[in-house]
Amino acid sequence: MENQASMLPQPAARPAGGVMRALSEVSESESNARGAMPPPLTSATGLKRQGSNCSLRSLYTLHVLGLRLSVPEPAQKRKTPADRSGDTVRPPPMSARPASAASHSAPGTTSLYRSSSNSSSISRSTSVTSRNTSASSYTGSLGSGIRPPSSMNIGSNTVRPKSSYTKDRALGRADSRPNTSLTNLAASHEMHASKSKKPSLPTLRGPRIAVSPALVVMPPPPRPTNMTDMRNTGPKRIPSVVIRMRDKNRDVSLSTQLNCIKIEDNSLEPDLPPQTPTRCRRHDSPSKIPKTSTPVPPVTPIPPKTPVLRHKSTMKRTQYLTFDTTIENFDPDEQYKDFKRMFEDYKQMHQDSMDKIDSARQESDIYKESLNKLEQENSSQTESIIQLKSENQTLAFRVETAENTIQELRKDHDAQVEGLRREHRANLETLRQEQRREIESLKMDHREELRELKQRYHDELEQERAQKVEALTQVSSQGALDKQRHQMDLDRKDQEVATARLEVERVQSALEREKELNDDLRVSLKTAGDNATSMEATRQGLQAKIAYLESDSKSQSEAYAAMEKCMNEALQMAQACEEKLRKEETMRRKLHNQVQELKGNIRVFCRVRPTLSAEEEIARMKYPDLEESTEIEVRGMDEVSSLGKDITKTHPFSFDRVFDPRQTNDDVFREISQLIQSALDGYNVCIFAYGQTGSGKTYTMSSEDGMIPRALRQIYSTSKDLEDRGWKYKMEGSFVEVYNEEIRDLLGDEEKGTKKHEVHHDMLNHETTITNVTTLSLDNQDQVESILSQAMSRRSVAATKANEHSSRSHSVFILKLVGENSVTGEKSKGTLNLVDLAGSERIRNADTSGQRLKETQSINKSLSCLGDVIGALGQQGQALPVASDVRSGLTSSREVSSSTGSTAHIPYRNSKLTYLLQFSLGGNSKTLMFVMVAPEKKCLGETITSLKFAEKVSRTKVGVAKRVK
Ligand SMILES: Nc1ncnc2c1ncn2[C@@H]1O[C@H](COP(=O)(O)OP(=O)(O)OP(=O)(O)O)[C@@H](O)[C@H]1O
Repeated sequence: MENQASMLPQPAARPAGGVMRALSEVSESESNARGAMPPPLTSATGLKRQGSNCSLRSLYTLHVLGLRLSVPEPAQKRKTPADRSGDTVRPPPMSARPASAASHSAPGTTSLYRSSSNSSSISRSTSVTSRNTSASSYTGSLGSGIRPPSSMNIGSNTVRPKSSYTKDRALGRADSRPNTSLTNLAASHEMHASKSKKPSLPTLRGPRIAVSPALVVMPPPPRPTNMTDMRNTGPKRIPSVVIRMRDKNRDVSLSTQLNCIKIEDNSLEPDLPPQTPTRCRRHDSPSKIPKTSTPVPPVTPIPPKTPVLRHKSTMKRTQYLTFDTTIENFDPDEQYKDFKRMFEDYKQMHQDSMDKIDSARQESDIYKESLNKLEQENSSQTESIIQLKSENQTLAFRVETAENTIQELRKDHDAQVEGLRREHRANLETLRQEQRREIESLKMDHREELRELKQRYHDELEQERAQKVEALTQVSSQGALDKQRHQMDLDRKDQEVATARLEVERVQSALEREKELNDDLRVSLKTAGDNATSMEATRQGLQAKIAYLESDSKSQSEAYAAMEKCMNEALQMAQACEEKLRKEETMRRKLHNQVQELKGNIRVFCRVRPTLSAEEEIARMKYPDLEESTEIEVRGMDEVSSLGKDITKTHPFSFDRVFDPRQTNDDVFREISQLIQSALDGYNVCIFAYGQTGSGKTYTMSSEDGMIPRALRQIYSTSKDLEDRGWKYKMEGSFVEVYNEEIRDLLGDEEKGTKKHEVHHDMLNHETTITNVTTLSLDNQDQVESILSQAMSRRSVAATKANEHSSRSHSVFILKLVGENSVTGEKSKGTLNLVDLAGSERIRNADTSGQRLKETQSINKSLSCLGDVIGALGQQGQALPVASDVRSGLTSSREVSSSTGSTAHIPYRNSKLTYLLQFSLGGNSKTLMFVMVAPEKKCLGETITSLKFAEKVSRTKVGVAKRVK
């Protein structure tokens, strides 16, 4: 009692904070709301006002209340879940044991001792609470010393986990056990309002409940009812009850605020196992004792969950006593009843526990039963395994035996196969031998049959051949007869054709004559018409004259005679002029011939072609005679004397004309055009190009604008012009090449190319003919172009076919011109020879053999012969006393030659080329030689040789009058 008395002042000393006031209000409100509570509580406020009339029991109760009020905040005293879980098995402190023992020794004692701080001794009124120190302290903190087990004690939670959770339960037991304040706030409020006699709770506007934003009331951890529960209820499974005050800033009544309190059980929900009928039942009827409501599954029983709602009991304690409660109003009987009820509860709880133990035993029995079953199964399985092992061993033995058997069988089989193979080979060999013998015999038979067949077919063939021969003889004799008859028919037809042709020709000539006659008649008619007109005019004039003469006949007849005389004189004059013109034409031709002779019958032109490649080194050449272009100086190969002096020679050459590289084919042709004219005048003209390969011979002679095309075109056009002066020309052209001393026709058919061509000379008429050579007449311009293109194509074809033998052959274009003047009766017969000689450098090319050697020899021979012929002609000319005659310009060389009867030998026959050109290289012929020069330095040796040869030819000229410088 001293202790209790010493503790009494504590609540008084405490400041009356907001929490206290709120709690008192809550208590007041709850007491007002509690309908089942006895009247003294309803007048608690009145008692508080009286203050002085306090009984000892009331004082005790106040002490208990003071103890509650002095207890610190539950949150501060609350242990961690781990601690609480540990508390369930941890023995209470030693200091608490005596108290606990005391409480046991004196059950039903109403005194409770509780220290405000961590006191060393705690007094408990029930045996259940004595088992859990922390739970009892928590109970004490809430002032539940009156009903610790039912409200806050773990034991109570464990035994009756949901006894105060649901409102139904609380309301259902309201008569024997008051409802808790928190859970039944709303109900009590309603009940309070329903009692019209009771004053209504005034609305609290001033102080609000000074609870932190969330007033958390942590209940003690649930106590496990058995070992399974203890295992399953770890620290994590401790539920927390959170009471939150909503809308704390508003001035509302306390009841309204309490309505807003939410109870959350956050910790339980996530960990709840899947909903089972057990849990549902327990939640739905929390008042039931777990022993009856918790079904145990046969194998894995689910431990019962600890009920959660304990705060109701806790809050219930707060509604009895407050600071304002007076001792007089405190009812010990009520408290006694409460304790009695508590005892009943605990009894019930004990019963429940016993039930649970029974159920646990039942579970254990079930487990044992299942264990026995499992052990039985295990033993049966072991037996079956042993049996299987023995079977396995038996099978392994059998397999081994079977393998041995297979091995033996395989050996037997191999031996059998080997024997069969040997037998098969022997059989095969026998069969082969038999087959060979059969084949041999068959072959023999076959040969015999073949021989017989051959013989038979041979006989038959002979018979048939004899028959055929006989038939053929008959047919051929018949054919000969037919042929003879046909030939006769053919001859007769030929005669008829010839007769018809003659007739046609006769008719044609008659037609032409008729045409001519017709033309003459037309001319006569026209003339007659003209004459008639003129006669008419004359007649009129004569009539006028008659009239005039009639007037003055004498003077008129004199004038007429004078006019007639004048007319006759004019006619005579015209005839004299025509005669003179013809004589002049003859004179011009003579003079032209004389001029050509004065220029020389053999002339040499030198032409230097331009360089073809810029890389080539050029030989040094000079053209000193710029006015007449007749000289060229070629600087020879570089030479240095033994003294180191430059002794390089310069070779001067003089020709009839020198063409430098800038001059074109047109310039060249202008110089030779008069020579071409000589051919029309009846002279033999020969123009040939001489020089090494690549020096420009073909370009000068046979290219598209070379000398041959130009000469042909000029001859054709000049012949046409001369037609006005009575000349009519017949022109025939042929194109041949001399290769290896053989003549080939370049205009003929390819088949004819194999024909032999021989050169024949008509010494009387100075005519040369080539046998079997193709000759094309140039009657019109088209034919001129045709012969040119044909000649060019054949030349190129020949060049391709003969493997470039064009460079190793001499090509000769021969144009024969026969003219006749129908007025004067003059005749002319000239020949133009245009020759493209083979490359001259091959003359010294000794390292050749076979075909090439033959080519080289033939080229060498022909060019050498040409030089010999020209030389002989020169000697012949020098030996003749023609200089004075030439100077007088009256005698031609032919005349001189023939007049002197020179018999000097000219070796024309030594080569095919000179023989072909015999009448073009002497007599009245005019010869022009082009010496072609390549400007490259590498060709310098050949160039100087060619120029020396050409100069020698040039010196053979007859009667050449050199210009005196
Ligand atoms: N005056 C020139 N102007 C331009 N090019 C020229 C001239 N002369 C020759 N050529 C060119 O030089 C090359 C050799 O000329 P060309 O074939 O006429 O020589 P070639 O002496 O006839 O040779 P080959 O003896 O082998 O027939 C040709 O490509 C030709 O076009």
